[in-house]
Amino acid sequence: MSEAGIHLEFQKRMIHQLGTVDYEDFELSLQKESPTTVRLNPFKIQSCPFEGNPIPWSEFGFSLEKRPAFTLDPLFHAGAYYVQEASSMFISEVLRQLEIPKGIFLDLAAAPGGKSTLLSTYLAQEGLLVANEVIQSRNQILKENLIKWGLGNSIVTQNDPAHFQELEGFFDLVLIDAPCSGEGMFRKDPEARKEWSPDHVRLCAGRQQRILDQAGGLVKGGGYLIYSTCTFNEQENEEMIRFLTSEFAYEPVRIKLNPEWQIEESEVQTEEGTFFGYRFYPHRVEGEGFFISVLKRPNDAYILEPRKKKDFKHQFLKLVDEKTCKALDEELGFENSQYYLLNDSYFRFPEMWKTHLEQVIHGLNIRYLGTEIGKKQKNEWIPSHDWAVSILPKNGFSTKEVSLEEALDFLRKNEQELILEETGWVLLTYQNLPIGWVKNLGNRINNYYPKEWRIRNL
Ligand SMILES: C[S@@+](CC[C@H](N)C(=O)[O-])C[C@H]1O[C@@H](n2cnc3c(N)ncnc32)[C@H](O)[C@@H]1O
Repeated sequence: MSEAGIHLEFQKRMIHQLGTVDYEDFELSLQKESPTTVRLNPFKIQSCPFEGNPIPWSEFGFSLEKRPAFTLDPLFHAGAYYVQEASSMFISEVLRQLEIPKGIFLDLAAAPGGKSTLLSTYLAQEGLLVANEVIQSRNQILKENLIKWGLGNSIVTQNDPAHFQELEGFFDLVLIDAPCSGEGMFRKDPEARKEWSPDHVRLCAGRQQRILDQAGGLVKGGGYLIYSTCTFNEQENEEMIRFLTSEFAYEPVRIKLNPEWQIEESEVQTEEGTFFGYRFYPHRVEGEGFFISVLKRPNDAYILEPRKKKDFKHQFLKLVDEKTCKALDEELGFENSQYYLLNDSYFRFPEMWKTHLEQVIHGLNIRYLGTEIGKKQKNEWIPSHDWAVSILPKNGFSTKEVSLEEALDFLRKNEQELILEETGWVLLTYQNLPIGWVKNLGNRINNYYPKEWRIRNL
């Protein structure tokens, strides 16, 4: 280990990759503080609430002058922005440059959801995202982040990549942001420095190869695969592109770079031709270490069209009939919805993706879909928190704009001292963005912020 806690073998490999002079800058950059960057949710806010500068490759990304206490900002809890390191936001540039058609996207290793919220924004009301995370605790966080983002265009699944085999040729885009040795996170995460060893790199490469083997065929003819890691070594990057192209038919995709961005292009020689990878080094860009490569499935590759099923069958989910869906849309002020019932609670899902959902649902473990609206008892809705923070209308409910202190009391689930004019359900807003429900019973106010999400000890 070096004095900075860096494995000497890693140092040797990086000097080989960067050259001695550049390596010194690289190691120095690890002693500096990580930049704080956020990506806005354009469906919730239009301008950055903090002092900062735009990220050149991301329309909604900003680098902040100082790090705010995000936990104490109600806009953070309202899903107005996502704290994401800047290199990862390059996916926005890839989508923009290639004009990737909006359709059904899969984010195979999605938690905590940085790239899923980015894809969900891009797809907006024209696409569907399947966000998958195999580890249960991380799946919860992914779900929470997508609910707060609030666009209602996602399905959250919890599956091993092997479980997707029946969906070969189904997706317009598959993002594989693979678990890796995390060399690019050495600055942010000192644990990654300690864990690094040549064996760990080998182990990660083996796992990546298995994932690619299982997921390489999921992209439909004409669709795209994006492979990314937060590590620098060739074994987990270029070697994986070589493996992928030896197993599946893919064509190279080259992304135009502005030289000022200081992103490094690498050519990946494979038996199928030259492919491209892009490296982000922390001493050159205002972000963490990152690698990304984009590949295109030939137009004549297999396409799996979803088949309309006669009957909808699922262990827990119940399909709501067409007439009731129409009536609910009318009542709620929504449009083109398909509703599903789970434990008597209604979930709103975009009707145009119904057949795709039915295709996806088989064999996969669905953890969430669309937007949970809530339960209807007699004629009264018990609205869910998910609906509150979603971008769907909340017609007919009264709203109350609250101060910072009042918003924080609400988010901490403290006793609420609000003065409310109306009884019943009231939607609290902070800077005009919904943060959740209270119910005014006249003699007291009940706080419906989800217990598990409340701000603790701050
Ligand atoms: C780099 S992280 C994903 C970060 C995420 N895409 C984001 O932008 O917020 C990789 C994810 O892969 C998951 N993972 C671990 N082993 C896996 C496996 N064998 N197959 C698929 N995913 C796995 C991890 O739990 C982790 O959440």
